[in-house]
Amino acid sequence: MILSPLTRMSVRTRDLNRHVRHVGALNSCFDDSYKEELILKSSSTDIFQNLALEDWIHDHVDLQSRRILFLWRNAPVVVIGRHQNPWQECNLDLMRRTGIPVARRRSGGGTVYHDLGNINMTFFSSKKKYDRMRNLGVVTRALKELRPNLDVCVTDRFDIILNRCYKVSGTAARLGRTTAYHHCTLLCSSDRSILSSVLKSSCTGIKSNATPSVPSPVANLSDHDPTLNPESIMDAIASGYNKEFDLDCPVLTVDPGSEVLIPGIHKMTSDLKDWDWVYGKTPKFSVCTFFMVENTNVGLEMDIKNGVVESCVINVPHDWLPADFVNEFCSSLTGVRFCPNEFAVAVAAFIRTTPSSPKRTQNALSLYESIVSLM
Ligand SMILES: Nc1ncnc2c1ncn2[C@@H]1O[C@H](COP(=O)(O)OC(=O)CCCC[C@@H]2CCSS2)[C@@H](O)[C@H]1O
Repeated sequence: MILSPLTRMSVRTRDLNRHVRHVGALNSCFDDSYKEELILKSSSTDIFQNLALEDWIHDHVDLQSRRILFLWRNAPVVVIGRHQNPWQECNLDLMRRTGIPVARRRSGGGTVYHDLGNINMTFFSSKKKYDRMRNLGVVTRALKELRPNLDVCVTDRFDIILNRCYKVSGTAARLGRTTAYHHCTLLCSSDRSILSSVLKSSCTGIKSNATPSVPSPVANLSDHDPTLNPESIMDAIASGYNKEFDLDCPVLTVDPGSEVLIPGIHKMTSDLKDWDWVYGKTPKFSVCTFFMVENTNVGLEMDIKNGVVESCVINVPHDWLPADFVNEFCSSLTGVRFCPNEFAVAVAAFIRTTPSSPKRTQNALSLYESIVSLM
């Protein structure tokens, strides 16, 4: 198509105006007066900041007559659902050793692993317009546009599967009174061996009513085509979103660490990092297990409420540790958070204050080490 100089100029002016409008939008996109649809991409790979921005948009932005798509990725992290038990869902011991944190999101559902090879998408809308199938259709069509031979489809539990059996996307949602968000993952090039090793619990004998995850065989989209990468997939999803909802939004980069742009975000971020949220929100559970300590059979029964030991019973042969000593040991653990650091402090205090022989002290320490390996 050949454009006249006048038309070329007006196209340029239009683009410039659009650009200015969108730079303005970035500064004011969360103002009450700004009512347009948005596609946002996070500049942060911090799970807590990104989850906080989701919550902030959900709580503060009027979504009655506008949609927002938020695209984000995270450094390695395990993300559990609102009503889950981290001790039951992941290998916390391995995660501590490798520096992989656990985060609890506000939506329900199961546990997933994120790293930079995994894309997350959050589709915000009014509750009336909330439509997971439509959103996932945007994702599968965008992928097929990129690679027409890709065999991806959506299951009745809103997973996206590759080649009819490998999960590449999991979905969860948060429904408010009038607004909602649907968010999902997309595995492009994640580390699958880390994914499977961190999603194996190191704690045996947990009894709880917490939501269990539904494990599936997983794949990366890059298994189909190694040239597929998260950046090009995010671009394709943004275009597909514009097409589906008849929009013309550019992708705006947003910094969820900016208190100026997003007042109150720092507090929301630190609330999500708080032990009382990540671990303390775990539905009440018990640990009922047997293990060997230095050729001695040990039985352990603990009730844990809000992440804190509510009761503790340990059964060991009396010639290995006398009953009153074990009872004292159990009392010292009651009221303590079910985590290695707090157990260490409690057991150190117990040993300091309880008269005992070196052998008993040694056995109490071995007991402590075995219990901590369950956490
Ligand atoms: N990143 C990722 N993507 C897809 N599937 C995964 C992933 N990590 C693990 N899994 C597999 O899903 C099951 C759990 O499936 P399940 O169906 O139990 O849970 C989910 O899918 C939850 C999805 C949450 C999406 C949110 C979006 C933004 S923050 S997290 C797990 O045991 C693995 O087999």
